[in-house]
Amino acid sequence: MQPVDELTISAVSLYRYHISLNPTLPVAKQRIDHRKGALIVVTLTDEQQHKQQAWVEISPLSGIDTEGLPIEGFSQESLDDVIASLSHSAALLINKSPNELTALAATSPLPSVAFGLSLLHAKITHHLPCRIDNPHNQSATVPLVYVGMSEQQLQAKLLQNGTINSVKVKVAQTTMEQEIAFIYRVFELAPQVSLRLDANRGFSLEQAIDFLACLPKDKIEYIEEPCINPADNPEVYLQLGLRYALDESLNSPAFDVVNAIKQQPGIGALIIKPMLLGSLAGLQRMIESAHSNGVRCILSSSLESDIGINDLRLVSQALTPNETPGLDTLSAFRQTLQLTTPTSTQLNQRALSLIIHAGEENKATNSL
Ligand SMILES: O=C(O)CCC(=O)c1ccccc1C(=O)O
Repeated sequence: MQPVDELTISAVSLYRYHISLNPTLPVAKQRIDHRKGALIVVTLTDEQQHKQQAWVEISPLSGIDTEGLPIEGFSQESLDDVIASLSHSAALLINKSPNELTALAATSPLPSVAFGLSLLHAKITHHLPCRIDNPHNQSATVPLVYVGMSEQQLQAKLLQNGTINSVKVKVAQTTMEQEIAFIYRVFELAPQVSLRLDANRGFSLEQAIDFLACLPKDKIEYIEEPCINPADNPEVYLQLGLRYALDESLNSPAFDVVNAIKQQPGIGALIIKPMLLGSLAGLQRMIESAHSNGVRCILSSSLESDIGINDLRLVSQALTPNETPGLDTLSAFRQTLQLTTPTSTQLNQRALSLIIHAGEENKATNSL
């Protein structure tokens, strides 16, 4: 592929998708049974008039849960906000250099758009790896498990082929007895694993301490957002010596990595959901600050479709090459947006509806 300064954006298409989920997926304490999102596809033309396409998913995590209530605590923007913003940008991008994507990403007030456009630029300019070549941690998976799964589902998750070093367990959802028994069943099936517990701010301080005291300390990597009141989290660390991770806390516009780490003893990791946080450049700065203060960063899904999840694996390889990302949310999706054969990758037009097209008519092209 030619250097980026020889490429021009000659067409932009914007699509939306709506995919059913089965089983439902947890979004903190809520559940969703479908996922909606957008896909932006650009056609690039070089000086010899060769054409290629590149695409990214842009899917804010907002909308309606299974009870008909709005999803709280994740993206502030709606899918309609994203579509309005991208529809406006599409026309502006025609005949421009792909570098214009970075400029738009840097000025967008919508974190999902900022992330998506910066990612599209990184894919076009080959700033993302094309394949995973750090298999020890990047091709390993972290299965997501919780009370309520059948024994068969649990075994399918834990006994799959491939490397499982860690398991993410949703806790603070049912009774302590059930959850402790479930975790010991996980250890029976997969004795080698360590735990990434996720309480989604579900425990009082006393409950968090009672719960964690029932588990082997050396098998716990961290517990995400243990306490209803996040100001209690350091006490968990001070009393038990167990580190906690921040997830929901990163969504607050006032969140500052260095301040948080200085003021709250015991932060072991940040759970980074790029779709909620903004541009790759901003994520890279956040990760560098955390690492220089001894805090791990784990990339995690915001329940994207196959396109978003595949890209997050590459972003994880680029930004956190020594960590296994938390991406085990795709198996519930009843459709994929990409159709991949050994020789090509195409969009699944049956799962997509075109919203707008700007620029030249689409002709057959190769995808990046
Ligand atoms: O991090 C993972 O492994 C899976 C992602 C996940 O749990 C999640 C995904 C989207 C929104 C909320 C959550 C959550 O932490 O509950």
